[in-house]
Amino acid sequence: MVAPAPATVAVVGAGSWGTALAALIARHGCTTVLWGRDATGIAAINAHHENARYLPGIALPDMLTATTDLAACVGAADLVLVVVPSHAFAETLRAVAPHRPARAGVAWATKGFEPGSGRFLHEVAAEVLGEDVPLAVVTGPSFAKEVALGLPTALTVHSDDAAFAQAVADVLHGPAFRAYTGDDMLGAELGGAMKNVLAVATGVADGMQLGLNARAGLITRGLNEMLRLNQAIGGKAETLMGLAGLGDLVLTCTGDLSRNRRLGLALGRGQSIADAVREIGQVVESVQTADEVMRQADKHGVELPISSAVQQVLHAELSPAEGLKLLLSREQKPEYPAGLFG
Ligand SMILES: NC(=O)C1=CN([C@@H]2O[C@H](COP(=O)(O)OP(=O)(O)OC[C@H]3O[C@@H](n4cnc5c(N)ncnc54)[C@H](O)[C@@H]3O)[C@@H](O)[C@H]2O)C=CC1
Ligand SMILES: O=C(CO)COP(=O)(O)O
Repeated sequence: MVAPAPATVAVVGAGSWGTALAALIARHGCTTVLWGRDATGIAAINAHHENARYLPGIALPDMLTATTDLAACVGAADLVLVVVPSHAFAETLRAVAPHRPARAGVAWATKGFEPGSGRFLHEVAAEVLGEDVPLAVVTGPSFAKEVALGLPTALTVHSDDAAFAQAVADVLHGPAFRAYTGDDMLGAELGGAMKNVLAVATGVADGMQLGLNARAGLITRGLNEMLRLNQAIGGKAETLMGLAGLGDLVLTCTGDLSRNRRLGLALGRGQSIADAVREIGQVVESVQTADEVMRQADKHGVELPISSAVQQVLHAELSPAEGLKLLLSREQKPEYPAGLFG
């Protein structure tokens, strides 16, 4: 039997996560082209098979090529995977749209909402690309560095189109990488966005040396916040109990590779937000996502005390110590509101 020809995949966004995913897909035998806007960085990837700015010291597969030519990259693709920060998501999709072949569905591994409007990214994608284009969200506990190093990882691909979710999962799945599928883009996107905000909270607590009990309490009550908002927006609870929610929450709240956790650690130690973000030097989605999570919460009338405290700390309206005091002084209540698991 003749094996099916590997798909040609365009990975749009050459930061740490785009580069790691492109390397993974290329190692699986797909023709993979990585697009980035920085000509010097792209030329260096082609010359040295390394992304020295974002994944220093990690060898990229020889088969992986990089380009600054978006039209050529997207125009040859069977599948487009967008991996830019949320603030660049809409403009990037608008640039991709005219070059996308009719056969190519669009997936993204961006985590967050459209800044300013709070729209879910699948809503943005449907508006920019049209309702008929297959769309999918790639999310779950996955630090770029570990994926680039080939360490075992599991994530999940959610789409309204089961065949497209499977096609995306197929290019990601491999010997050290498990790609699951699901049909809940709302829940999957909410989990990936909220965990970044909650990672700031546990980072702050750890930065203030509040102990392991505090960290576990924040993770668990943070999961509760995710579940409550998810229920209000119509996502599935099981999505949040899986890789897109609990899995990514645990990783990001406990792993020092997380930039959102590192922001919290720095704030908890008394550093300013501007200094911390500058030192991290990569995208820290929570800075914008906290506002958008609270916009969703207000819209749906859901109280999210931890996310709200993070938002206020990120706007320097509360110090970390004041944020903690606020959380600890809240009234007693049942752990689960009636009907949460319906
Ligand atoms: N790094 C990680 O471990 C993971 C990251 N993600 C998500 O992936 C998304 C991208 O993050 P990273 O690659 O980690 O960020 P990064 O900070 O490593 O790289 C960002 C990349 O986006 C590019 N970029 C920024 N603004 C742009 C614009 N307007 N147009 C085109 N390109 C632009 C930058 O040049 C850079 O190449 C984020 O939403 C992040 O939450 C998700 C899972 C894991
Ligand atoms: O999303 C991630 C891991 O799943 C990466 O987290 P950070 O953006 O906090 O580094």
